[in-house]
Amino acid sequence: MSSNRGFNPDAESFEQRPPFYIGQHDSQRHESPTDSQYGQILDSGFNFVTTPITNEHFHQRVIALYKSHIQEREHWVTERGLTDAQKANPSLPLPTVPTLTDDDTSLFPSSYVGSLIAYASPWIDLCSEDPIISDISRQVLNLELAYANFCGSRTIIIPGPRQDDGNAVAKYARAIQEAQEVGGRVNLVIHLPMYREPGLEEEVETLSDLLGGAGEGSKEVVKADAKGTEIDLFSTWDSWHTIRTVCKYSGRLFVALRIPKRVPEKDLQERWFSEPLHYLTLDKKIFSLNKAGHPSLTRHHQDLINRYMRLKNHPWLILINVGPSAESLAEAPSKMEVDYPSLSEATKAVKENRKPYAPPYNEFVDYMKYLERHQPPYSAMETPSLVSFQDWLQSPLQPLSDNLESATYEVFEGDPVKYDQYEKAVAEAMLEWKKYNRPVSSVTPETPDGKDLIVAVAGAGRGPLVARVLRAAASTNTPIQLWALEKNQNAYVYLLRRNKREWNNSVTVIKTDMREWEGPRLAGHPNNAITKLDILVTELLGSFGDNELSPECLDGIQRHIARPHGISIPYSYTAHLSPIAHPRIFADLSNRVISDPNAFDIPWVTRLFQLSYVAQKVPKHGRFQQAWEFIHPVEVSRADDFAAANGRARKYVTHGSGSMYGSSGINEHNARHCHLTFVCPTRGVIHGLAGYFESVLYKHQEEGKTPVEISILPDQIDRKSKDMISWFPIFFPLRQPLYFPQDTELEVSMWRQTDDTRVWYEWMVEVYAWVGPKTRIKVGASEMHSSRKVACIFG
Ligand SMILES: C[S@@+](CC[C@H](N)C(=O)[O-])C[C@H]1O[C@@H](n2cnc3c(N)ncnc32)[C@H](O)[C@@H]1O
Repeated sequence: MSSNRGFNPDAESFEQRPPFYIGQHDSQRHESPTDSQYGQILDSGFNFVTTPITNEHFHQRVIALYKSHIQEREHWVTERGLTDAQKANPSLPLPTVPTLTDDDTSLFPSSYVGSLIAYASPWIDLCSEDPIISDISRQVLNLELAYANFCGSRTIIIPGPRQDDGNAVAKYARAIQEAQEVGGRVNLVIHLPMYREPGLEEEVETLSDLLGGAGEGSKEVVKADAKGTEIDLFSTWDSWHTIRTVCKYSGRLFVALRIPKRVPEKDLQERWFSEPLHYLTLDKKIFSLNKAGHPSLTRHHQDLINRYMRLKNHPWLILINVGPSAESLAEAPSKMEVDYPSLSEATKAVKENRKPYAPPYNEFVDYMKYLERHQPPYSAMETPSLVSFQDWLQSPLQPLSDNLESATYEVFEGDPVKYDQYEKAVAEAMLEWKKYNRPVSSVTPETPDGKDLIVAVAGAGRGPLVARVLRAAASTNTPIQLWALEKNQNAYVYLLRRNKREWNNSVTVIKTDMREWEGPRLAGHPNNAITKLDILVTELLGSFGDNELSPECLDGIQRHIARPHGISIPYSYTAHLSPIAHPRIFADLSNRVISDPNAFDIPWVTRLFQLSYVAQKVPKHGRFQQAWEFIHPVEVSRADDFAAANGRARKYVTHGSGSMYGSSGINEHNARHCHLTFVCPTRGVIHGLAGYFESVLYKHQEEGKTPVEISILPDQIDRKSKDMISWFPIFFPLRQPLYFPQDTELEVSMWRQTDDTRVWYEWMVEVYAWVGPKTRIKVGASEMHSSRKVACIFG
C-alpha cells in the first residue's frame, strides 16, 4: 500500500480541510531508529518519528552513579566519622553525571535527523523530593538537550511533571528554565495530560520509583483517584501555567497534549485550545475497537481534534504505541535489501502495488486519515487570508485623522453583509416613511409640494453606501435627493467619477469634513435654500463601536437632521466586553513592548481566535456584557445650543474645568464609564479584555418589529449579521497576566475619557474570591491602563 492511501491530495475535499501530520512514538524504544527502520515507519503511513536521545546503557550508568554516590556517602560516614548532624549538612557534594559517550546514544547527526523529534528520557524525575535524584535528573536533561541540539534536532519533547503539587512543579519549572538556555535555539515541548486521568499515567519507572526516593506523591494521587476521589481537572493546566510563567511565556516553549480516554468538559478543552499546542498525543489505550475490529475514537474525540485543527498553527498528531512494533522493526530489511530486493519479493511488490519489503499500512494512521477527510470543510470565514489574520495585532484605524487608501476601502467593500444590512435599514426606513406619512424636508413654504426625502451619506468613502441608498430608494419607489460627503480628497475624486459614470450625476458630492458642512441645499427651491436631512447615513464605527470617533463626528453634523422626525442610520451602538485568556497575544506584546513602551496600553484590533473565555454565563452576569451605548441624534446638545446662541465661529467656554482638568467640557457628554462583574467558577488567568460592538441601524416605528442590526458579538453575529467580516474584535491588554482562583468574580472598570480634542480608554480588572457564602475577599488587581498617549484626535 502506498503511504498516501486513504487520501487524494488532488481531491477538492482534501484541499478544503486542515491536513493531519501524524507522528509515531514508541514508549519502549530505547535506541534511535536506524535509517531503514525510519523508512519502514514512514512507509507504514507516518509523517515523522520520535527518537530517544540516550539509551539503556546511559540509563544504567546513571542508576549506578546514584548507587555509588550513596555508598560514597556511607563511606564518608565511616571513614570520617560523621555524626548525624554532619551527615545532614546540606553542603555535602552531589554527584556529577559524566559526559555522554558513544555507548550512551545511537542518535547521530544524519540527513533525516531534522525529521526525528527527540524525546527526552522519561525516567528522570525533576520533581523528586530526593535532592540527589532531582539534581541528577536535571543534569541528565541538560546533557540530552545539548546533545540533541548538537545533532540537529529542532524540537525536543520533555515528559511533563507527574504530579501537580507546588513544590514539585516549581522544581520542574526551574529546570525547564535552565534547559532553555542549554538547548540553544531548539523548541521545547512539555508533554502533559489534558488532566490526570487514572489509567493513562506515564508508565516508565522514574529514578525515584527505581531507587526508592521520593515521588510517592504521584502514586498517592493515582491511588486516591482510583478510589473515586474527585479529580482536579485543572491541575495539569495549573502546572503548565507555572512552567510557562517561570519561562516568561517563551515563544520556544510548547505543549504536547496527551488526549484522554474520557474527553473532559468544554471549559478545559477551550483552556488548552488557547495554549501553544505543538502536538496532540493519542495513546493506543484511548482508541476503542469498532464492530469490524478497527480502531476508532468517540465523537467527542473527533470534535476535540477538529476544533484544535482549526488553529492557524494547528497541532501535529503523535500516535503512541500503535506500532510498527520494535520487533517488526528489528527485522526491517536493510537499505541494501530494499534497493536490491530478491526476485520473489520484487514480483510480489509489483503485484501488490507497493515498495519492496514495505510494511503493512498502519490501521491507526488509516483511521486518522479517515478523520482527516471527515473534518468539516473550511467555511466562508476560513479563507486562507482570514485564517492568516488569526490573532494578528493591528493598530486601530483612525479614519478621522488619517486618509484611508483605496486598497483599504476595497477590503471593506469585500464584505457584502454590512452593506446588505445598511441597504435593508434604509429601505425599511423609507417604507415606514410612507406608511406613517412622515414629513419630508423637501417641503418648504416655497416648495409646498416637495416629495423628495433628503438623504446624506456622510463619510462616503468610495461610495458603496451611496449605491445602496440609491438601490433602497429604487426598490421602495422613494424619490430622494442624495448628498455624499467625504473629507478624504482622494476618495472624493473616486466619488465624482462614480457619480458621472454610474449614478447619472444624481448625487451631490461634496468634499468636506461633515462637521463643517453647511447643510443640504434644496434642489428645485428658487434660492437653493438650505434645508434639513431626513436620513443621515454614516458608517464610522470601530470594533468597539465608538472607538473611531463616530459620536464626535455625528455631533458635528446632527444639527442638520430634521427634528423631530429625522433619523440617523445607525440609530445606536453599544460596546461589549469579556475577560479572556490569550497567552499568545500576551507573549507577542511582551516582545513588542521592548521597542514600543505603549504596547500594553493600546487597544489592538485583532481577529481573536486562540483565546479562552474565562467568564461563565450565569443569571444577571453574561459572558459578554455591555459597557455602554450611544444613541443618535443626541437630544440635548450643549454644543448646538451654544452655537445657536453665539454663532459657530465662537469657541465654547465654560467657567469650570470640565471632566478632564483644563478642558472646557464640550465633549463631556461622550464620556462613558462602566463597572462590570464577570463570574468565573473555575480558576484561570486573564491577559486582557476582548471588546466587541453591536449596532441598531434602524429601529422600526412599528411596535414589535425586529430592528435591523449588525453585530460582531460571538454569541450574536450569526443571528444578526452572519459572516460579516468588516470588523475584527478589539483587545484591551493587561501588562501582567492576572491569575484567579475558582469561584472568582472579576470586576472590570472601564472609562471612555475625553478632553476637548481627544478620546481614549482606561481600564483595570480586580479579582474577588468567594471564601464563604457571604464573604468575598480581594485577591488581585491589574494596574490602571490608559491609551491616553495614543489617543484618537478629533479636535
Ligand atoms: C469606515 S469608512 C466607511 C466608508 C464607506 N462609507 C463604506 O462603508 O465603505 C469611514 C469614512 O468616513 C470618512 N470620514 C471620517 N470622518 C469624517 C468626517 N468628519 N467628515 C467626513 N468624512 C469623514 C473617512 O475618510 C472614511 O472614508
